Amino acid sequence: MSGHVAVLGAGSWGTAFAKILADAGREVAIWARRPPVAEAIRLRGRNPEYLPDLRLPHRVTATGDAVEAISGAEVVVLAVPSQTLRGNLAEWASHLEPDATLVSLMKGIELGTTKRMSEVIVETAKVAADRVVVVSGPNLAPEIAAGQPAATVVACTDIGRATLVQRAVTTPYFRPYTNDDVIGCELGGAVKNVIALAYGIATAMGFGDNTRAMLITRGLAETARLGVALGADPLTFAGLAGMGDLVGTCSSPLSRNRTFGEHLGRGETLEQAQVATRQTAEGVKSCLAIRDLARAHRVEMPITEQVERVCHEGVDPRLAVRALMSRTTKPE
Ligand SMILES: NC(=O)C1=CN([C@@H]2O[C@H](COP(=O)(O)OP(=O)(O)OC[C@H]3O[C@@H](n4cnc5c(N)ncnc54)[C@H](OP(=O)(O)O)[C@@H]3O)[C@@H](O)[C@H]2O)C=CC1
Ligand SMILES: O=C(CO)COP(=O)(O)O
Repeated sequence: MSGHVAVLGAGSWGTAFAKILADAGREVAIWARRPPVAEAIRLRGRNPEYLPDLRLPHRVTATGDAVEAISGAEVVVLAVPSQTLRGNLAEWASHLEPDATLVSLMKGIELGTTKRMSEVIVETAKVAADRVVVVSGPNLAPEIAAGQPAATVVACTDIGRATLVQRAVTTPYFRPYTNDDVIGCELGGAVKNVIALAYGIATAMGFGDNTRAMLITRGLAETARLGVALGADPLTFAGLAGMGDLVGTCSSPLSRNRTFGEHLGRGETLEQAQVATRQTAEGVKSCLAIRDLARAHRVEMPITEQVERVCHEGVDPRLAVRALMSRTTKPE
């Protein structure tokens, strides 16, 4: 790989991912939508708002001009919120290099269309599906920024392209595995955010490890049910992008989704929880889209249904628990 890598989005994960790429030997240009953030990265090698303790490697630069970042980039990494991706990419698409590989870091499902992020990319950038690579796994950005050992999945229908990205992000602390199950990896990443909201709600309600293990296990069951209905390989859900990310996110106080759930579990409204938390908690919006996707495919997703009711219908979490626990009993 010769050209530089563009990372579009300078939040937690875009910034930490830029460090990985640079540590793997790539030249990286980050696009930050606010000029002061781009300036702090360019001049001081720091992103004070998102990862204040991280000193970025010298191979990372930043700009407030997305076209400048994209020009000449062989690999373009997309690290913006799932619900803004379509609009963002529509502005950038015509500036992409003809064979650029598009890497999606997002873990969400688009509201209204119920599309996965790779589908949004294919539609908006008008590229073939085999040019889109999904990176998903238990990758809490602050831990990665601190250089703690972690693994991930690099998924693409073109395994050659997945291998290219795998090489571009292999470092002594970051171990990527390739996979050709794009659907499974994306669903694992999107649904775990919703289950992490449920886990946070349960935690704040004072429930212990039995309840939390139930949520993780039955959460994984409903994720896999949806995945299989959409054509995913069930084994993907036993891997890093499935169980790995679900367990990592639910058990971590660093998770924005779990933290958001804790606010709801303490009885706060959606608006109060939004004020109290700043960064992107994808599950809050994606739970609506995932519920719609499940209904369209006649897949039962009881935990997702209840998270949606708590988030968007103002249902008391205690009633949501009662609804889940009074469902008809059935074989596992
Ligand atoms: N953080 C993590 O540990 C991980 C996150 N992810 C996923 O990565 C994706 C990005 O998340 P993450 O970096 O954590 O999010 P953050 O909330 O940390 O950062 C969001 C970034 O998107 C920018 N942004 C916000 N609104 C818009 C908009 N309308 N148009 C363009 N850019 C916008 C923000 O800019 P500004 O600062 O100006 O608001 C910021 O740079 C999510 O889908 C998330 O699920 C995946 C794995 C790990
Ligand atoms: O996706 C993540 C870890 O893999 C980050 O989770 P949160 O978005 O909940 O912080």
